Amino acid sequence: MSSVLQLKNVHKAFAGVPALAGIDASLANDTYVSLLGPSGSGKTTLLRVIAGFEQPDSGEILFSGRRIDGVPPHERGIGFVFQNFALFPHLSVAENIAFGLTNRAVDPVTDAKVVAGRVRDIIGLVGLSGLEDRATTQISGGQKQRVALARTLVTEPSMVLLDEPLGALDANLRMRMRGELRTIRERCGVTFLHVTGSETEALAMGDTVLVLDAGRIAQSTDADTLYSRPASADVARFLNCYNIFPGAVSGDAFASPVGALALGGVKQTSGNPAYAIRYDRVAIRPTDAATADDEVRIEASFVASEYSGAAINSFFTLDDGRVFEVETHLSHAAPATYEEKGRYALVWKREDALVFV
Ligand SMILES: Nc1ncnc2c1ncn2[C@@H]1O[C@H](COP(=O)(O)OP(=O)(O)OP(=O)(O)O)[C@@H](O)[C@H]1O
Repeated sequence: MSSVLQLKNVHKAFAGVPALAGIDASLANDTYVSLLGPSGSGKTTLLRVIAGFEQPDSGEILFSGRRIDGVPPHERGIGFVFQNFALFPHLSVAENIAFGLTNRAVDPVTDAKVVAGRVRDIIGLVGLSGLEDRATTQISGGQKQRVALARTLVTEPSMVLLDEPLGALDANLRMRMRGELRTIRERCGVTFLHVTGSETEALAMGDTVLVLDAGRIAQSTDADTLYSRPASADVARFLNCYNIFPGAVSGDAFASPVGALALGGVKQTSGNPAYAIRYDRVAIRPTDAATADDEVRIEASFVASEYSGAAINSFFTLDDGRVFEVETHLSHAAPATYEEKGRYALVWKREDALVFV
């Protein structure tokens, strides 16, 4: 697949402190890309550098094969959707959308009939038909989000940057808008680069997920691979679905603060040794239950459980005080009840662990 955007060794520092520390990335055409990273990892800075609101200190940015480092933002053909939507309160839905087209820096459209036709098409695309004449102060958060997107899409950008686009919406609406955004993107065939601090949002939405950590791309892959094979303990920690132990490989086991954990899973070189087991790969058993040869077993005390729809998350404390989390999908079994402070065996298959060396 050809790439729409390439970043080569892009650096950007503020007052000598690096925000982007050598970004290399290639974004495919016609795809949904999530950009995930902890607070302060450089997500907004990267978006602003791509849009042209900030100049990189060094490195190259190529858009459809053309260097755009010195090109002003409005001439880049890149749309930007802001978290707070930035709509004009004194204009109607249709007028807000038309504004983008009639005031476009390159090739503005002045023929009222053409503008009306394009606005009608884009209103249909984002699902706002019937609301054309409403003031933007009289529509819901989800509808505002759609107006903001429509105002960008009407200018026919070759790529759209979205900075935490669902951040201002409540939890229910955020879930619904995930599907809507993906559908709208598929209909218009333009690459979306969507910044989010939520691992569930990034995994649910991105055909590709870029993980940013301290100004560098820590991993760039599809959601399935990221979830099952994070490239480092830091990425695994950030995904919020792995129990992680520090330590080091010693013989045929990983020496951790809770004892020797037998090896057998995937070994990955990352420069920062750790042992990781996913929350949903762990079984909770009575302490006197048998353990098979291919299993790893530790003991812990039960603290509490938390229901989250289709799953239940149970929290344990290990003997060194560390918290260990187990996720049990309720389609697998009826929810069990555990005794507070009771001792349980936590068991997983050796091959399910990830060992970073
Ligand atoms: N204009 C600026 N002046 C000085 N420092 C800045 C500026 N913009 C960003 N930074 C710094 O650069 C780093 C990256 O910031 P950035 O806003 O890109 O992170 P982020 O991943 O988007 O964070 P968040 O998720 O909290 O919005 C941070 O340490 C931040 O303090």
